[in-house]
Amino acid sequence: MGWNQHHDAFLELNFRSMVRRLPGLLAVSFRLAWQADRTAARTVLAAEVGRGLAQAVSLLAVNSVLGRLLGDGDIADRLRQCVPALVAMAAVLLVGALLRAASTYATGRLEPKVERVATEQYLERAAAVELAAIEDHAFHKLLDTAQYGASSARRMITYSARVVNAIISLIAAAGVLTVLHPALLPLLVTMTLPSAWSALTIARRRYESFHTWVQHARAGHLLSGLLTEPAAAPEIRVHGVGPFLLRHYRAMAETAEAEQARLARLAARTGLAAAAWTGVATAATYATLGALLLTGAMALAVAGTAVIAIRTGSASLDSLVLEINQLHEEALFVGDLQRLYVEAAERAIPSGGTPLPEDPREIRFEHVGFSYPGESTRPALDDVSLTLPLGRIVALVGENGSGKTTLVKLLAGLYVPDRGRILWDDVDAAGADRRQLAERIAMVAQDFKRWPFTARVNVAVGRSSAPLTEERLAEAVAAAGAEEVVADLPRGLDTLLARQFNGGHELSGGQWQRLGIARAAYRRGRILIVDEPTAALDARAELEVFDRIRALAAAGQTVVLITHRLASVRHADLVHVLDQGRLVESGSPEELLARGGLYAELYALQAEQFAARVPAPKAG
Ligand SMILES: Nc1ncnc2c1ncn2[C@@H]1O[C@H](COP(=O)(O)OP(=O)(O)OP(=O)(O)O)[C@@H](O)[C@H]1O
Repeated sequence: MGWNQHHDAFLELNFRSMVRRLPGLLAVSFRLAWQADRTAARTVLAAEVGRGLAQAVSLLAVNSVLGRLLGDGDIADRLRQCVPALVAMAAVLLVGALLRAASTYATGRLEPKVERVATEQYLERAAAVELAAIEDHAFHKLLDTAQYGASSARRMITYSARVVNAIISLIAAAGVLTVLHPALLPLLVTMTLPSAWSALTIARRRYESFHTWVQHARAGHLLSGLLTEPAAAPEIRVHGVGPFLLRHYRAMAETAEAEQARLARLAARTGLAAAAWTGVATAATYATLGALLLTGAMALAVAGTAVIAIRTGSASLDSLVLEINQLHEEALFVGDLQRLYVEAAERAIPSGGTPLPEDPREIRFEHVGFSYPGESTRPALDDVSLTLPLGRIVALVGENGSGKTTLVKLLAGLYVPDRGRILWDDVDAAGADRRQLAERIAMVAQDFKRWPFTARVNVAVGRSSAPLTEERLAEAVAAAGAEEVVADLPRGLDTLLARQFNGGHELSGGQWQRLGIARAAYRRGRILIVDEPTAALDARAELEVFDRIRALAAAGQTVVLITHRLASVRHADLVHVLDQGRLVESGSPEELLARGGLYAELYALQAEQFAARVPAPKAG
């Protein structure tokens, strides 16, 4: 998964595998370009093919000019005979320049579009997968690596255009050389081999280093991020974590620097060896040309054209190897992106399904079991059977880790049970229309999102698909008792709730909690799930919030409430008590108190805290 997936591709980075993969890589680029802008894609392809052909024509024209110039006869006659070829050359140069301009413009238009299309697909698919996929570290790693794919897709367009151009000009040069003399083509290849070898060797080392060090680089990045992020700032200052993080950052950066230095040393050595090899090959090429001239096997004009064609050809071959190399490198990241597309489609929230009953009476959990992926000693929920009557207040109670939050996440369709069923009357939620299910739920999670937007958006994001109306907003704010919070904001609902931005403002935990409840009220879901709604509230605010939640239930909304404050549970119609993932008690608060079980025990513990006298300090 992730970075390591590149490993095999790296090992295969040799000339043969590069040539074998080339058509596939070009096809990928073309498909991306086609999706983004068909006209621009066509223009780039046509312009690059045209430029290559123009090069072939210009080489033939050079040959014709040299042939005429070095031939017999009066120099004025010979010059006159050159004119058509010279005119042809000028025309070809003009066409080449126009094609180049067209390609530059079309590529420039295409690149950002390709990146946007790829990024949009990435974000769209990432947002559409199940929560379990987002929480799966392997999928997350793929998300991490695939994020580079969009910019790589953008660069692939340029490299592909250059590759097409280099291939065509190489074919042109090779064709002309073969026509001139069959011995010239092997000479061209011999001259270009050293730089191809050096480019490949350096790229291989870079890959290897990249894959070995990528986790290291990411950790360094993470450390530098921690040093500047607001959430870590208080501890960095009070606990003096700064120097500790900085020390680790420096150690990581120094190791990376040493690796860069090693690569540079090796690259210099390889470059030198390649230059020496090229020198020998060049000398051999010109010696061969000289020998062909001396033996009369080749005319002087042909040798002149050959020199030009060899220079053009070797430049094309050089750039071809380099560009294919770059293309290959970018394609690895685009490959990650494509893998993400496939995996995200497999793990996407299913669309469609059985419609839920319009007005169900109850939701039943039947022998529901659920375990989070990874190692754990016991399931988060184990054989839970319970009923949630709709239109009532149902409280979920239990000690930390007993499975309350997991249960409501299953209810909201965020996870699917491993065992058992969740029935909305008689419809199994597993096969139900998930979009419809989500429509009916409003949720204030324990760790609800504090969006770095204005207060208005923070409330209205509860139903972003509905048109934002002041009336609905005011109702939601009032339902959550958040009027004072809003009134205290410097620009009211238009205050930006993100301290890191100019004009941004920060709320206290309790104030945020009220906005969170306002968001859920704004959603107007039929089932309101509130997970620890009063954890950050003072005693007076807590009473008020529970009053408001009761009022929502009185208006017909179902409330599923998770709280540790058992005094607040006394207004619930039904209480389910969980312990270590199992349902241990159910009933009204009075029944549970009378039963003397876990609920009564927890209740007594809390009541005792208020009844107990504070011991007097010891004298002396
Ligand atoms: N995303 C997760 N991945 C893995 N394990 C999890 C995850 N969320 C919860 N768990 C585990 O599942 C068990 C039940 O957790 P859950 O959050 O449902 O308990 P809870 O009753 O809501 O606890 P609390 O009162 O502390 O909020 C715990 O053992 C917890 O460690």
